[in-house]
Amino acid sequence: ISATCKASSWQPQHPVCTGPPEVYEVRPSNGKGLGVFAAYDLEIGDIVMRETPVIKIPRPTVVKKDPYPMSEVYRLVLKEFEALSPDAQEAVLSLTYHTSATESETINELGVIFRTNAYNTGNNISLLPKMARINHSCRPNSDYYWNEKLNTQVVYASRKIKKGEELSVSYISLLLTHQERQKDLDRYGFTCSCEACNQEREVSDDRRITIRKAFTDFESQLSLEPLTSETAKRQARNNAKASLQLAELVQEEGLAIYYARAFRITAISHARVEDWEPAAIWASRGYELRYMEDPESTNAQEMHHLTSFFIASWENTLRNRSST
Ligand SMILES: C[S@@+](CC[C@H](N)C(=O)[O-])C[C@H]1O[C@@H](n2cnc3c(N)ncnc32)[C@H](O)[C@@H]1O
Repeated sequence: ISATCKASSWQPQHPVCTGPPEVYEVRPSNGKGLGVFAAYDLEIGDIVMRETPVIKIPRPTVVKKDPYPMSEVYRLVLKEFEALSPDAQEAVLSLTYHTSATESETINELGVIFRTNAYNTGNNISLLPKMARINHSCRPNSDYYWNEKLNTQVVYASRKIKKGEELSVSYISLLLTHQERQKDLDRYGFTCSCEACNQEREVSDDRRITIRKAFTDFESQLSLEPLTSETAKRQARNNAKASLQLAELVQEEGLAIYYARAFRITAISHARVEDWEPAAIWASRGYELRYMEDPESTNAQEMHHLTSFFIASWENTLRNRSST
């Protein structure tokens, strides 16, 4: 306890330990309402916040013609809201919301608060009032995952973040052009002016389209079954080269949340041509990221398995080489 309290607000007159300080602070962000800012320099993988939902409802089943049955969502949200303490209700009602021009003035405030701020969490949709203050960027420096066992959303730094820098996540899929992203963001009621939307828009669009296509194209080319024909081997060698370009491209575009996915492709593409050294190095880089994201995820476990396998194959090759 004393170690924790030394680092926090230990007050000898009032011996109440408030726990370690938060690594972020909430304050106004230019043109975006409130935002969340780093209170310290953060390294990749550092946890920014862990939060348990105050309201959690089952994700609505997709019904033909009414893909998002909002009336049912509102009903469930209201039921949960009524069961909250007055403080928790106040925290929910203080959140920002956006209504579209076509929505009537009688719009249910709680419903639109939920729509503007909620996140998918496994099979549910949840309201997390602390996380709800994080603004969007199309080149975010943070990401998050849902821990079902702990009923907790975990937000972590996906890039290095300097003290004072605003923390950002993405509200939408990022492998879209500027125009496509803006269409998806319209329901939040803002025009995105993040660095990806403001600078080198065409270059960024081209990169994102190429990355999206590469992710799809590689999907069917990641089997580790032995290659039998010369054509298949030639194709695999070309793929290994192309996978290096993919890894470079996601990094050039600064899409940290896709690095691990690209590194996995690069690793497997090299393993397919038995080029074990790069296969092991890329797999290990992917594993490191997946582990930082969520050490217990199936992605992390798969990357652990691949990394061990590729390192063992690399060692084997070196052993065979030295014995001949
Ligand atoms: C989930 S809330 C984020 C926190 C919010 N800024 C607040 O004050 O509570 C989403 C809303 O924040 C604003 N917002 C988020 N990202 C933004 C951005 N990149 N540019 C401008 N406004 C943004 C929009 O009003 C959006 O509807």
